[in-house]
Order: sequence, then structure tokens, then C-alpha cells
Amino acid sequence: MGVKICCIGAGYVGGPTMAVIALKCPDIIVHVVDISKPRIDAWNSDELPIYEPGLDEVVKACRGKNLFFSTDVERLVAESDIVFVSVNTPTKTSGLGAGKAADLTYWESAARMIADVSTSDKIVVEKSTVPVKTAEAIEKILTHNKKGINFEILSNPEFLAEGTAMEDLNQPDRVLIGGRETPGGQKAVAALKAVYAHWVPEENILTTNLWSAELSKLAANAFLAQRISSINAMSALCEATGADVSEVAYAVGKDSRIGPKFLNASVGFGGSCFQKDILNLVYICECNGLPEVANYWKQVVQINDYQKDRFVRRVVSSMFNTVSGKKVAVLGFAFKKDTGDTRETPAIDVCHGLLQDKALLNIYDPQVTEDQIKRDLSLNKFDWDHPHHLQPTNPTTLLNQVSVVKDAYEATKGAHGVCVITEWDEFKKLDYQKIYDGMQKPAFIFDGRNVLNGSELRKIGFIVYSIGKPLDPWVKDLPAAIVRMCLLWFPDRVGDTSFGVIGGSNLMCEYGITRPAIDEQIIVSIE
Ligand SMILES: NC(=O)c1ccc[n+]([C@@H]2O[C@H](COP(=O)([O-])OP(=O)(O)OC[C@H]3O[C@@H](n4cnc5c(N)ncnc54)[C@H](O)[C@@H]3O)[C@@H](O)[C@H]2O)c1
Ligand SMILES: O=c1ccn([C@@H]2O[C@H](COP(=O)(O)OP(=O)(O)O[C@H]3O[C@H](CO)[C@@H](O)[C@H](O)[C@H]3O)[C@@H](O)[C@H]2O)c(=O)[nH]1
Repeated sequence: MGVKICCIGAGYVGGPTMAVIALKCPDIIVHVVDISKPRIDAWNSDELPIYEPGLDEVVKACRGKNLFFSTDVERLVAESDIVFVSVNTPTKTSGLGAGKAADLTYWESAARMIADVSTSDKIVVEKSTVPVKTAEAIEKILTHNKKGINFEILSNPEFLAEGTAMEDLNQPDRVLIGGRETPGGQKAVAALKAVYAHWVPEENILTTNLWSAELSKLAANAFLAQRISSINAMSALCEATGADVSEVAYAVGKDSRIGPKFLNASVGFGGSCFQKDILNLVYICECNGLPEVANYWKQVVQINDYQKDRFVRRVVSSMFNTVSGKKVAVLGFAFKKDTGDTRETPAIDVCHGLLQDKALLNIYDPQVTEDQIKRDLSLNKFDWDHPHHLQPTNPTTLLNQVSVVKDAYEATKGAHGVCVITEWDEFKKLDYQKIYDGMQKPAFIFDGRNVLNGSELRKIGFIVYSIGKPLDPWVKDLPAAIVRMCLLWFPDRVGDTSFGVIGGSNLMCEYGITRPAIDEQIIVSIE
């Protein structure tokens, strides 16, 4: 038998990554360990803890042969040659760097445990996404008890995307391994390279120094998210000008220097990585005395927040500036299709926005459970990224306004509006005539993913809003009416471009409304 691998953290990264290593390297024994017993039990059952196309088959093929899931963390770490660490690295919620910096509590406790239980030399691999220079701190922890054991630390960030994890792992664009430029460091790099070389072509295995590898992970996510924020920023301009964001994205992406990928305008990016990693990058820039660089990347997250907020405001303003007591169907809750993962999904912010305007939500997602949805709507920002059993919940009465239902037809029945938040394929194939017939009129559809055929829906009778597409006359005329009314209310502020009106529930000029209160929630500035 070859080397023994142990991976600490049986999550979205640890589980699939180790399953593929086990599949491709029958000579290697792979143990995946976790502090969460329910998670390990699920990995050992027929109902895996995560949904990822193609994962079941690989786990079933290897489990019990050279792939094992266990809570016997210390023993299995002690017995291994290579230890991957793939634990949570959430955003700090308090103290220095709160709201930005990475919280390395779980990483540090894993490193201390490795140092304490080890009786033989080990290669310790950073699989979690960590701030650049983390390896230096980890090295100090690993060597603190001076037992004469040699630890070599490597950075081997993971680039898989959820929903396509198995393809990404089978045929990675690249595998990145960073190590110390010492003979010991280079030997460790070669050992890890030999594992991936079982199936990844040599030219796709990149080796760098430790800091380049750590930073490349944050940089790659920042670049990807930046493309989405760029096209989303354009989507707002498209709506203001009559351009179509899909046409713009196609035309821009045809430039081979730019390329077509990651230019789909959306209600906003979600997922456990982009926001967290960019905030982490921002913090690192600030700590290194680079506020201009920090502000540049911060804007990617700010545009994303703006996009989610803009979507909610469109929904509310289109539906006569109030959704109070109205049923709104939310189709999709996962942060993207083909995953049951809801971490940092834009659905959470959209639902919160609508709930605060007193909407009654009927939520349906093919892969997300009612418990998960209600939990997500009750969690404070950033608390989702802790091991499940350590997440603090925050009971909220807003949940009284939420129903989670079993299919899209049930969700839309009797609804005033439908919001498509996740691009699940099944939403493209629904019988929209049937949905229209069952809804209140006028019936609204807000397509946050541009997956529906707007002109077909308009023929049925829907009022349609699609991100970054020419606006339906109904949607378009509303803000204009509000501006006109505002000019009457505040004639002294004409020409003051900093001035705007809220989209609060009492505002709809052509429906006999009262003068609105002004607050920071500006939706229309008066030009
Ligand atoms: N999800 C992704 O697509 C993705 C992709 C690339 C990188 N990453 C990074 O990989 C890391 C893990 O992400 P994830 O999505 O797999 O998280 P996850 O929450 O799904 O899994 C982490 C697991 O680690 C376990 N854990 C925490 N502390 C532990 C400890 N001391 N000992 C044993 N187990 C412990 C938790 O119980 C949990 O099951 C993060 O740093 C993340 O940023 C994630
Ligand atoms: O054109 C696009 C592409 C994506 N998204 C959204 O962006 C988010 C993230 O999507 P994606 O990147 O496909 O999924 P993740 O699983 O979050 O993967 C990202 O984050 C991982 C964790 O770090 C990295 O490993 C991956 O390389 C990186 O793609 C999702 O909400 C998508 O809907 C868009 O809105 N428009």
C-alpha cells in the first residue's frame, strides 16, 4: 500500500475531494474525519450529507475499500502520512477584523491537535481557503511542542465549484501546490504531486511558493466574482437605457481576451466562498497598508449587495409599492442550481427584504429542506459558516410569514408574484399557463436568473421583469410616476440629484397615496 491520507473536515470540499483521490488512487488509503458525528454518519449512509451530481456513485464505489469516514479524528491523523485540513474558515463576527477577516479558530484547533497526536513525520496540507501567510502561523503551532517530528506544510487550495465538483475534480484546469523552497519543502511538494499525477496531466499541476499558492486562491475568486459584479452593474445600466444585458454580455464575451464565461447577470452571486474570500482579501490589503487596493475589491461585494437590494426594490415597486399581505412565490433557494447548498444564497437577502415589507412567502427548492430554509432565515450574517452544531440560531417572528412547499405549482397558487432566485432547469419547463391561471391578477414574474422566456410569459398575460432586460412598460412607468409625484411634493428639491424617495408601502401616486417619508432607502433620484 502507498501513502496514508487523512482529511480533517468532511464537508463540501473534504468529502468530494477525498472521494476522487480514493477513486483515482486505489493504492492510497483515504480517511475523512470530522468532529460532527451526524455528518460522518450521513457519509456512511445511503443519504450523503451533500448533494453533488456524480458523488454518490464514486462514494459507493470506494467506501469501505480505500475510502473511510470516521469521527476517530486523533487516531487516524496520528496514523497518516499526509493530513489535509479542510475545515471551516468563516468570516470573523467579533473582535479585530470583524465582518472581514478570516476566523481561523477551527484551523488552529486542528493544527494543535495534529501537533499533539503525531508520533511520525507528516505533510500537512492547507485545503481550506486561508489568508496569505497562514502557513507561517500554522508552522509555528505545529512545531510548538518540539517532539522532534518534522512537519512540512503545503498550500493546495481547492478550485472546485459546487454543482460541478466531480467534473472539476476529475479534470481540473489546474492543481496548485505551494511549498517551502527548502529540500524538505520540495520533497513534500513532490509527494503531493505524485498523488495528483495519478490522473492529472503533469502540465496542469502547478507548483509555487507557499504565499503565491495561498494568494492565488483568493485572487481567483476575486477575479471571478468581479466579472459577475461587472455584468450586474451593467444590468442596471441596461435597464436604464433599453440595452439587453444578455446581448451585451455576448458581444463583450466574444472578445477572445475577455471570453464568455461568468458573464451571466443575476440577482447576485452567492455561495460560501466569494463574499467571504473577498472580504478576507480586503482585510489583508488593509493590514498591508493598501487601502486603495482594499477599496477596489470591496466594491465587488458592494455591487453584489446593491444587486440583491435592487431586485427587492423592483419587486416591491412593481407590485404597487407594497407586498404587505401579498403572497409571493420564491422559486429556488440554493445559491445556484444542482446543489442543495444555501450558504450566502441571494435568496436569503431577497426573502428578508420581502419579509420586511410584510410579504407572505411560499418557498420551493428541489434540493433544500424546510428546516434548512427556516434555519437560514433565522441566522445572523456570517453565522452560517460554523460547524452545523455550533451555529447560533436567532428565532424570528418573520418565519410566521414563510411557508415551504413541495413544488412550484403549490408555491405559485394564489400568489400575486413569482420570484425566480435559482436557475434550476425544472423552472424552465413549468406550465406557466397553469401557473398564471392559478395566480392573482395582475400576475407578476421577476426572473432573477434570466432563465425564462419573457415574451412567451407576456403573451400569457404576465407582467415580467428580467434582470438587465428592456423593461416591461408596467415596471418602467412606475418609477417615472413616482418621480412626477415627488416633484409635486417637493418642488424646492428639483435639480437636487442627491434627493430621492423611498419605495415604502404607502407610496403609489396614481393610487391615491399620501406624501412619503424620506429615508436612506433612496430608489429614484430626481434629475
Ligand atoms: N465549498 C466550496 O465550494 C469550497 C471550494 C474551495 C474551497 N473551500 C474552502 O474549503 C474550506 C472548507 O469548506 P467546506 O465548504 O468544505 O466547509 P464545510 O462546512 O462543508 O466543511 C467543514 C467541515 O469541517 C469540520 N470541522 C471543523 N473544525 C473541525 C475540527 N477541528 N476537526 C474536525 N472537523 C472539523 C466541520 O464539522 C465541517 O463538517 C473553507 O475554507 C472554504 O473556504 C470551499
Ligand atoms: O455568470 C455567473 C456565474 C455565477 N454566478 C453566481 O455566482 C455564484 C458562485 O457560483 P460558482 O462560482 O459557480 O460556484 P461556487 O461553488 O461558489 O464556486 C466558486 O467558489 C469556490 C470556492 O472557493 C471556488 O473553488 C470556485 O472555483 C468558484 O467558482 C452563484 O451564486 C452563481 O449563481 C452568477 O451570478 N453569474
